[in-house]
Amino acid sequence: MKPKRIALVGCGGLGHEIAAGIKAGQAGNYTLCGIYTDQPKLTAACSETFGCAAYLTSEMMFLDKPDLMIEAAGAAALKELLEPAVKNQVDVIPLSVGVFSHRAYMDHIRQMAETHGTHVYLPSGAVGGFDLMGAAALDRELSVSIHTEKPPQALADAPCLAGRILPDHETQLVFSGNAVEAIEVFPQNVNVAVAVGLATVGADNLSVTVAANPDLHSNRHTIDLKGEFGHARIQISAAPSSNVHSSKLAAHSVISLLKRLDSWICFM
Ligand SMILES: NC(=O)C1=CN([C@@H]2O[C@H](COP(=O)(O)OP(=O)(O)OC[C@H]3O[C@@H](n4cnc5c(N)ncnc54)[C@H](OP(=O)(O)O)[C@@H]3O)[C@@H](O)[C@H]2O)C=CC1
Ligand SMILES: O=C([O-])CC(=O)C(=O)O
Repeated sequence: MKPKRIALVGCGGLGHEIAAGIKAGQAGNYTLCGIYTDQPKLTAACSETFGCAAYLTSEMMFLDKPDLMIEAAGAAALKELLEPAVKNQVDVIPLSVGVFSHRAYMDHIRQMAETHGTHVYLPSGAVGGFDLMGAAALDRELSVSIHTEKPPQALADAPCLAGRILPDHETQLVFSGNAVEAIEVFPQNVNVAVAVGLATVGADNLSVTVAANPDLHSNRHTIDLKGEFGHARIQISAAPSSNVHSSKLAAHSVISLLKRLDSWICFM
C-alpha cells in the first residue's frame, strides 16, 4: 500500500522527535512529505535533515496535498492552519490541544470536519489513560482534577507569572482554577489539562492546580477521577524534551497514535 503522506508543522523539541520517529519507520507506513515552520531558515535546515520538502508558506503545504498534518508549533499556528486543513480534507494530529478549550470553537470545528469528512485525532500527549477516562465519563456524577508540577524553569515565562521569579528552594502553588482558565495563563504547560477535560467533564469543569517544584527533574501530572465507577489515579513523571517546557512523551504519543491508525489490530 502507498504510504500516507505527512506534513509536519513546527520543528522544535517535539517536532524533531516526531520527524525522526517517522523517518525511522517507528510510526508504520508513512512518509514525511514536508515541513513548515514560521522561519524559512529553520524550515530549510529541518527539511535537509529529514530529507523532505521545505514548505515556505502554508499554501505550499496544502498544494502538496498531504494526507495528514501534524501540528507541533503552538496554539497560534494551529488556529491559523486547522480550518484550511479541515476544508482541504487533510486529517490533523494537533499537539496544542489547548485551542479546543472553548466549547463554541470546538463545535465550529466539529461541524466543519463533519461537512468535509476530515478527522482530528487528539494524541494522549504528556499523559495517558484516555481509554479509562472515556469509560469513567459515562458516569453522570464524575469529578476530575489534574495537579501539574514542573520544575520552575519549565514554567518560567508563562503569562501567569508576569515575570515573577519562582523560588528555587520550595514548592509553590502558582495556579488554581479550571482548564479553560489554566491554558490562558500557561499556554505551553497545560495542554494536557484541556485534553483531560475534553475526555471527561469538559475543560470548564476540570479542576486544575499547577505548582513549581524545584526538586523535580521531570514534569509530573497527577489525574484523579471519582465517580460511581470508583476512583482512579493516573500519575506520570515525564522527562523533558530538548524544550524544557514539553515532555518527550508527547512526541512518542504522536508516533504511537500514527501506529494505531496504521495497524489492523490495536489498543484503543
Ligand atoms: N498535548 C500535549 O500533551 C503537549 C503539547 N505541547 C505543545 O506542543 C507544541 C509544540 O511543543 P514544542 O515542540 O515543545 O515547542 P517548540 O517551541 O520547541 O517548537 C515549536 C516549533 O514551531 C515553530 N513555530 C512557532 N510558531 C509557528 C507558526 N506560527 N507556524 C509554524 N511554525 C511555528 C517554532 O519555530 P521558531 O522556534 O522559529 O519559532 C518551532 O520550530 C506547543 O504548543 C506545546 O505547548 C507540549 C507538550 C505536551
Ligand atoms: O509536556 C508536558 O508535560 C505538558 C505540557 O507541556 C502541556 O500539556 O502543554
